[in-house]
Amino acid sequence: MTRNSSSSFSYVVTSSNDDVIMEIDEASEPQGHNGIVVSAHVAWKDVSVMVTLNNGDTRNILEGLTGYAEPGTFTALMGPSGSGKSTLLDALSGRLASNAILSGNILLNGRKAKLSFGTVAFVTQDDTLIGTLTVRETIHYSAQLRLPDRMPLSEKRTLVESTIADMGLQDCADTFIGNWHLRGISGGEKRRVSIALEILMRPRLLFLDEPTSGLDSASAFFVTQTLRCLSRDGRTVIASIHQPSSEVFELFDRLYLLSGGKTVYFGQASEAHQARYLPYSRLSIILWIIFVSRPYTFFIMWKLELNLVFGLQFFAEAGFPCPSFRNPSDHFLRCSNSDFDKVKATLRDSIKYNDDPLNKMTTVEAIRSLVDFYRRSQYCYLANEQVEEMSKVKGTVLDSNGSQASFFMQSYILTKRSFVNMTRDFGYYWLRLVIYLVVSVCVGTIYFNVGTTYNSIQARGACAAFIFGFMTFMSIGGFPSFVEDMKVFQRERMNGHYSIIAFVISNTLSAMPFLILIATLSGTICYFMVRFHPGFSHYLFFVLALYASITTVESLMMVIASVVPNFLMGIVIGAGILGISMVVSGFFRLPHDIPKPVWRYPVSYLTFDFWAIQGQYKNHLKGLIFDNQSPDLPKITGEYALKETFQIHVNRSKWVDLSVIFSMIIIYRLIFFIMIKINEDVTPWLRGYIARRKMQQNGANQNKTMTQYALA
Ligand SMILES: Nc1ncnc2c1ncn2[C@@H]1O[C@H](COP(=O)(O)OP(=O)(O)OP(=O)(O)O)[C@@H](O)[C@H]1O
Repeated sequence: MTRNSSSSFSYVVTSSNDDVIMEIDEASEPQGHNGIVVSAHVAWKDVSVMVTLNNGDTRNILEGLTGYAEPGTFTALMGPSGSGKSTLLDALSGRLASNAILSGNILLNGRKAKLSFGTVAFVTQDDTLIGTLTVRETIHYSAQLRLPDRMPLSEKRTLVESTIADMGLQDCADTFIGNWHLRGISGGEKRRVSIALEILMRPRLLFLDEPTSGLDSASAFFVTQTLRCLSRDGRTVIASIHQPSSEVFELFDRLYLLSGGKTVYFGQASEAHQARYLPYSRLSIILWIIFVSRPYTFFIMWKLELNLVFGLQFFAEAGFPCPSFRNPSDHFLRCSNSDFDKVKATLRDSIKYNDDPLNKMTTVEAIRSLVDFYRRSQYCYLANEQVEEMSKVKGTVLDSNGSQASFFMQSYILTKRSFVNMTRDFGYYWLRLVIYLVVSVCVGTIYFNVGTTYNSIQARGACAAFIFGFMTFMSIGGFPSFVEDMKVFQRERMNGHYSIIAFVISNTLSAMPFLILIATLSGTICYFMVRFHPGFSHYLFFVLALYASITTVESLMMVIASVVPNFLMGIVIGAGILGISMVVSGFFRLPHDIPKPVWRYPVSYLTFDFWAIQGQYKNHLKGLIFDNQSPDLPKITGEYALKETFQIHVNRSKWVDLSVIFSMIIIYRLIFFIMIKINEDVTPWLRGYIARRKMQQNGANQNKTMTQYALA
């Protein structure tokens, strides 16, 4: 790319042999953060995707696709369900599943692209947003998470407001996104918020997976129109769209039509059908005039694929003209969706055999004919030519679309956002606090003023076991909210919004005030109603141990959420682990009676309940004197009861027991971090390796069978 010396406002893009490929007006070319003019020219050549299925078989999802997308254009990927639209988007944006193997070339500004976290903006099909934040807050937090720290707050605010205006969200800017107990914005507005979050950093390349799914036709039109406007700003926008209305279809610049992973059509969207409105004779006269008077203009038109030159439109040319009064997108999908054969079979009596050729052949035949026709057509030839040209132009390497904020800023903003969410979401902690208080009052009244009678020794043990076993168990109730948090985390992480450590720290810090509140209030009620042991240090120990135990359960549930992000399975697994932890805690079976292999060593020592109960018994009994079974018998010391009744290790300080629980919190948080890292880095690599091995094995087996067959 060279700067044109005659004009400071234009670039001349040249190929390696110095042919002029295109001129770019600088005013329309976007500026990157570093001031360098950047734009995204994406080209893909012979892209195929093969997946390994669970049974070891392989399947081709995409076969030899070639196409391109340029700045300032809006490319729509269309095709029937299962045709490979999402897979193509994933392949282009570097998000393919780990069992998928990509072959072919993907070029970004003429260079082989290795797109990973945060390089491109990707709007997924689901709107994973935090329901308790308003639209403005959602965008504002995202801006603070990603924009550089040195950027003044006023500028960040201006950017947020302009993004809100770009997406037409002004009217609902202060409305909550909405969740199960908060009435929120509409589905169309949610889609626009999701898009707003990705265009906030002004990405040059924007991928959207079905941005209009689930929207009514008016909302779909407005969302698509917004995308078209965004592209007009010099961005490259590629979106998969399911079944657009004719109004929405008119907004596409280029159409990539897929069926069964193969290209049915790629070219100007209008060309797929529009020329039918233009009489051939009149068009050819116009073109002859252009050709004779301005051969250069004619050549440019041809280069720019204005195929009106030939007055032919693809589907008509291929023998499947779009009938009058049929929505073009309906027609394309009708031609490329083999499921219509089943529809036809069902409706065979009512189908009128009119001129529509689709009624005279199966859709499978139509698809085959269209795919073959496209391969031999000038559209395919021009697409290949253009991709070839684009691969020769080595443009600017695209800036990462990820966060430019410092680690401390990310941690601070995430903590603040998470705290606001926890405060506003009644189901996150408030509901649990109410239940904890109610249960604490119940425990307090049942064990009220437990005293120092002989029977109180057992009662104290049972009460502590209940509080630290069953009450802490209630913390698994926070799992659903945490699963929702994880969904937001995964979306933001895939787009490179912040680091994993920032997320883990923020989650720990934001939850802390609520857990302290729950532990202090319910601990105080229980402690003073039951009257466990006089003395502030005993009370403090009890509350600290309760806090540590609840936090451990939370941390354990976080680990489970990182492995099993399914709400129901997570709760069941969490309940199972806590159940086992309770039964080996030393209350239901005394420590020395627990079977030594496995259950005592190591399982009981790995559970927090064991350490919590050891500490609590010491806290509630040590230093007290208890009545014996009859007044004649000598009094029982707390130490004696601990050793003989509960088989407790009295020489170890209760503070050591407490510190083991605190260290478990740290260990679980570390495991949580490692699990996310493994999910991100190791699992895809491992699954990819297994997929490749299976593929190689399949190939070897096939070769062996073929050789045996040949020898026979
Ligand atoms: N990782 C994968 N493993 C196995 N099969 C896959 C994988 N990814 C996609 N597929 C299969 O490939 C086909 C194409 O899927 P894809 O999601 O790309 O289609 P689509 O055109 O986006 O469909 P829809 O419009 O319904 O979202 C489907 O049959 C899907 O089941």
